[in-house]
Amino acid sequence: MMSLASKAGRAGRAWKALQTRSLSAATTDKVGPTSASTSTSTSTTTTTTSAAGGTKEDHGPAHLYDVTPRDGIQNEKTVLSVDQKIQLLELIAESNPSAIEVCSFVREDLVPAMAGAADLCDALRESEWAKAAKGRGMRFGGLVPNLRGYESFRKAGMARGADSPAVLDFITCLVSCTESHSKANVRMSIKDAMAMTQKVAQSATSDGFGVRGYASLAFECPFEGIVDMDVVLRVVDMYMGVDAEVIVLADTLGQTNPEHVYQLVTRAARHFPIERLGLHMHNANSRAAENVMAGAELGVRHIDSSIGGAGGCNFIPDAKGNISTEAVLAVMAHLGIPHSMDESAMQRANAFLAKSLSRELEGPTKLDFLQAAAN
Ligand SMILES: CC(C)(COP(=O)([O-])OP(=O)([O-])OC[C@H]1O[C@@H](n2cnc3c(N)ncnc32)[C@H](O)[C@@H]1OP(=O)([O-])[O-])[C@@H](O)C(=O)NCCC(=O)NCCSC(=O)C[C@@](C)(O)CC(=O)[O-]
Repeated sequence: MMSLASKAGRAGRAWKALQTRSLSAATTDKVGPTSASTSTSTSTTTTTTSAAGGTKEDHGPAHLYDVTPRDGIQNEKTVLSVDQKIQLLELIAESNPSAIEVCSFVREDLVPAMAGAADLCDALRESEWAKAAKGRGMRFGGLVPNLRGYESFRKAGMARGADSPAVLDFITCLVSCTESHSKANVRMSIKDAMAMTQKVAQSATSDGFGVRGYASLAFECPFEGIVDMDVVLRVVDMYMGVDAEVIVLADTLGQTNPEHVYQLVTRAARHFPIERLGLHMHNANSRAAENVMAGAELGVRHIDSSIGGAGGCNFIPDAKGNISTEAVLAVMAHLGIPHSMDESAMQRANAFLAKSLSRELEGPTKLDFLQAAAN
């Protein structure tokens, strides 16, 4: 059994790798709207005066996690070909998020848009742009709900010798925080899903992959209403026990509000370092940007989004899209939080996806609540 000290060491190393990536992104990549803020730094602390006004502790740059190729398109009627997915991935990589969720290893009959994950990973392995992106520190992940999915992930993503390093870097795991959604989504009770996730995460860690853990339905459930925070915190604790590098609180339904975000993040941060907490917001009630702002003001820096706000869980009735990357960047600009994104490349990805799906997506966003806050 792994000792607590070695567990802490492993988690610390994973966190350090993420920090190194973000620091190099902030200094060498195209850095976002730093002009919106002025910083003073000492060896131990940094304070920032943001466009929002006031001085706050600096929790560092944002780590934007692009979920477009997975959550963004998993529930679309139009199924993209492997070739279209590779083109989309290339454009997203040009936009320079910290990491991209490339695909999922789930039942193709249940989520047909995610079929062909192995072929997609093979194509990614051969792509020069992907090698270059990984050389810059970008990381690729895939969603894995069970051990069968993990076997497929491993085969598709692992290193195949010195000339063919691992194409996938980490798994994303999910545990729903309500029984009804857990059964609808992964056909397991919460208890069984937690036990399965522990096994999957332990296998991934011992094979050298990172683990990003999701507490899905962490706020409100379409079947059960407001979610019990104690259940969410038990899921957070489970992820801590398996050395997850980031634990993400997900508003899968997209109906939460900043007060709830404030309360849950504050409680979760007593269990797990806030620098390693993430938010995954859907936008059914048009408050996702406010919710991200509430989390970012507390210090959350791992933020999921999709290009143009595409997306939605297949097992939520009438699911609505993710917060758009465009809206996240507007919030980051408002708060003076630097990021690595190239906005013109993001617009190219948006145009490509809209054309591929034959529908309009959100563009660069003027957020009314930010306008109001600025006045
Ligand atoms: C979880 C399972 C796989 C359980 O599926 P199951 O049917 O309960 O699995 P099973 O162990 O009973 O096996 C039944 C059959 O499925 C096969 N099987 C078993 N596992 C797999 C696998 N991984 N990939 C491919 N095939 C699989 C297995 O081999 C067997 O095949 P047979 O022997 O009958 O031919 C299934 O319910 C499933 O695929 N669900 C879809 C989950 C999903 O993709 N949900 C949407 C994404 S989650 C989300 O959007 C939320 C998130 C993360 O974005 C954050 C948020 O907003 O909250």
